[in-house]
Amino acid sequence: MTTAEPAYRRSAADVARELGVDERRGLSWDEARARLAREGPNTLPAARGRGPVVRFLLQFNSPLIYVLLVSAGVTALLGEHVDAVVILGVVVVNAVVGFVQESRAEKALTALAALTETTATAVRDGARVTLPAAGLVRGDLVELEAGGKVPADLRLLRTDELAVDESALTGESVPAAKDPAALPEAALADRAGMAYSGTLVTRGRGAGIVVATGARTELGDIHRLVHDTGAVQTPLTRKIARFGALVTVAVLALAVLTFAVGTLRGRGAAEMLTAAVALAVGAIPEGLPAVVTITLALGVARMVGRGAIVRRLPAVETLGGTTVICTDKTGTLTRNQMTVTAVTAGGRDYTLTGTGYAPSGTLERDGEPVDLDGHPALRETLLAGAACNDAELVQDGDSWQVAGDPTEGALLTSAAKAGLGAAPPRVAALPFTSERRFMATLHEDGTVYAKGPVERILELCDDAPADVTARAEEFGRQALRVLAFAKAHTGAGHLDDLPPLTFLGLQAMLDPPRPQAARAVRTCHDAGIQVKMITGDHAATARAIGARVGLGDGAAMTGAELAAADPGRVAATTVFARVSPEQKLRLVQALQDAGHVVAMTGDGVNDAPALKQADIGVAMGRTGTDAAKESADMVLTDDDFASIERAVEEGRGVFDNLVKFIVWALPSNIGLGLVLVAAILAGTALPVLPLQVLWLNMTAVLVLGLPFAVEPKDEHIMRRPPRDPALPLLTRAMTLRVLLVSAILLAGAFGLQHWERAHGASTGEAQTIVVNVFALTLMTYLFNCLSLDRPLLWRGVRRNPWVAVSAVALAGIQAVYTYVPAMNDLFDSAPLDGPAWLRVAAVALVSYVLVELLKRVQRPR
Ligand SMILES: Nc1ncnc2c1ncn2[C@@H]1O[C@H](COP(=O)(O)OP(=O)(O)OP(=O)(O)O)[C@@H](O)[C@H]1O
Repeated sequence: MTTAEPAYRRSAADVARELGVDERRGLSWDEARARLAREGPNTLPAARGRGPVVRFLLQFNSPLIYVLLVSAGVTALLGEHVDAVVILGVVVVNAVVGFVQESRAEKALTALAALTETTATAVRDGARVTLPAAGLVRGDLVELEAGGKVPADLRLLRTDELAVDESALTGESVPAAKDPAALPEAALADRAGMAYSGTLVTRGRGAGIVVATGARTELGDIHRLVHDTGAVQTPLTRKIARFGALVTVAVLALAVLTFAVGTLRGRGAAEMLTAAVALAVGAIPEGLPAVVTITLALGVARMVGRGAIVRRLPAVETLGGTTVICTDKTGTLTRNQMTVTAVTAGGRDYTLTGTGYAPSGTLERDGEPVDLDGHPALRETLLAGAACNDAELVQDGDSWQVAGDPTEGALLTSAAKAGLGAAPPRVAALPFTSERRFMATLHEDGTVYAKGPVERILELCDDAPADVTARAEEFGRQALRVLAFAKAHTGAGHLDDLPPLTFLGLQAMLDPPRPQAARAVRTCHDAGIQVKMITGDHAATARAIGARVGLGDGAAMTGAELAAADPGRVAATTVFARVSPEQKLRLVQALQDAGHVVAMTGDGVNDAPALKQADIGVAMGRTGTDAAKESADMVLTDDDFASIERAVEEGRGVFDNLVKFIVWALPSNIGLGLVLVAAILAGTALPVLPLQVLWLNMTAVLVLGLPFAVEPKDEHIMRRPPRDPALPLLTRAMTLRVLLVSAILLAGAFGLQHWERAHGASTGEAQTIVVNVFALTLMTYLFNCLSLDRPLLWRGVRRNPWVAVSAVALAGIQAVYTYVPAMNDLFDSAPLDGPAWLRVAAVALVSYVLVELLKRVQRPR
């Protein structure tokens, strides 16, 4: 803007004039396009990403690399120049691999951010359009609605009970009421006439002119101040990084100790330095942090393909531990495709044929078509449904869709099936909200139509037929959603005081369960996860739908009862009806108090607190408001309950695979450390040299570790109870297994090298045997690790053939290592004879059998 005066100090009319925009028609498309080209898109500059060079250099910023660099230096000092060069080569390869993998993970996450981008409603050339918020330009006329995100900085023109949550900007958690005094002509003293980009509309409506976009918004200012802290960190990765750092320090201390003890015992300083380097290189689990981050990020990428966008990486970990899923009914368990099938009016029952929103079908009574002329109460009931309505039916070829609320769409269809024309033009309306719980409209002829849940409409009526409630209950038991209708006359010209209403009738509509819902509920039950349905609908309807999707037919608890109920009863109930968003929050807390890990779905503005409170807040991608999505950990792209179940499954899979990898990888580190320490304490020659350890890390660990990246989920992953989040990453059972294999490696490698030496083997041969004991044992142990709790040899290989490929590849690589003369020169390896191989293979097989036996003992009965 050319003037220094902030927009709110000038009248909205002035702002509009200056930005060349018509307050009613908005900008023209041509002008908007020209401005977009000139000013750029309404987006914040991408999180100031580090350049590739910096990111590559950062790969060297890890304890392992320090150790390797020091090792290279030491080796060079000892005159082993070839070794030093090889170590440096390894460092570079390691950095390249890390760089590539990190880039992949980050790319997957950036793609996610794009998926959750917001849209805005603008007026251009006099027509309302929905467009990506990025396409807004200064001067655009933008409309705001409860639940939406303010897409740019706006000078407000009109407001209607508008309140905005500005906590994203100001930290102030109480929503700010917006009131430009309804005077677009007036300049304002404060910011009440502005709505700022990135804040959330919590109530009401409004319209305003865009005065700043992208980086020039207030949010853009803040954005510049906040440093981006390289996103991909979760409690789990932090825990692992801490664990890694601890191990590194411990290993380094051990290395120093080894060196000291060895030299004190009179062994050469050079040899002991070599031992210390081998120990440091071998015993530090260097790959771990990277594997964890990448596994999580790839898991997230996979979930997108299955209908769930995870907004926060830690959610992947929590998902696997979910013990209760609280889900909405409408749209999540059901299709949210409403069809009115029954109408009750004037004490008579009618049925409607036809499905979907197409206005083809007939109105019948006792199987006979009905003419509206003889049924005035029916006519009024259907007319009320069409008049008290904000939805629109749109025909797209043969198919009919609703623009707006499906419940209201169904009412338009039922009126159209009866051949009803339009209601008199509307002059005022009270929209349906979860607080008001009914909707009313006032029309030009003074008629007031109202609709809402039966008990709420009855509250507003003078009198009503005695059997209405019973009738509604009956519809409910048939899984139908029931709406009641009423009317009145007023001369007031507004709806500020609603006159007493006259009851008209009921319309009952069917919303069939989603095809996958029952299966997904069953899967959750098998997986030890409770499923609870939380709905605003009537208890009878809720129970009937609940029974259809497999939630049992126990009593439903209403939101009102919820407050007084003790936590035990709450935990035992599966269907909650007539629940308000505030009560949802209390439900989450009650379940958490009972020790549950709670996933909760929501779509409205008022659901945001419950979504935040839940361990996993799940927002609806299609019908959800921006407010709900912002508060959620996960967004469903298809609003389908089955996607939640699949996400939980995926979360469990990711976690499982991490545990598998860690359980598989740790013994080689511990084993190598133990073998070296044992050799020094026993005063024997070094069983492995640093370069040989590096070889193991670069080949065996890498080649055999790869299949974990494509390891499928266990088939029975959803047939076991949820993981207790309080448990450590490695349970006692897993730790025991890691220690067993470490001990086998120690005994096998150390024992065998002793035996070989005693039987005349050279140092080189003995060392080659040690390397091969590690390589082959890691190979058989890989087969053990295909399942954490059951024997899975052939089936495991069939599920993940890469395991076999890796095993064969490793055998080839070890043959090269052992027999190719150049390798013998480089690594001091030596060819082995048949019997030596048999001894090595024996260790690997014994290890396999012992681990399977341990698995069996550990398996819960
Ligand atoms: N547009 C509307 N106008 C008037 N009454 C409505 C409207 N939509 C729903 N109702 C009534 O309010 C009740 C609760 O509806 P609400 O929208 O709160 O449930 P819901 O949120 O769709 O259900 P769920 O929580 O399962 O998604 C319904 O049973 C119906 O009687």
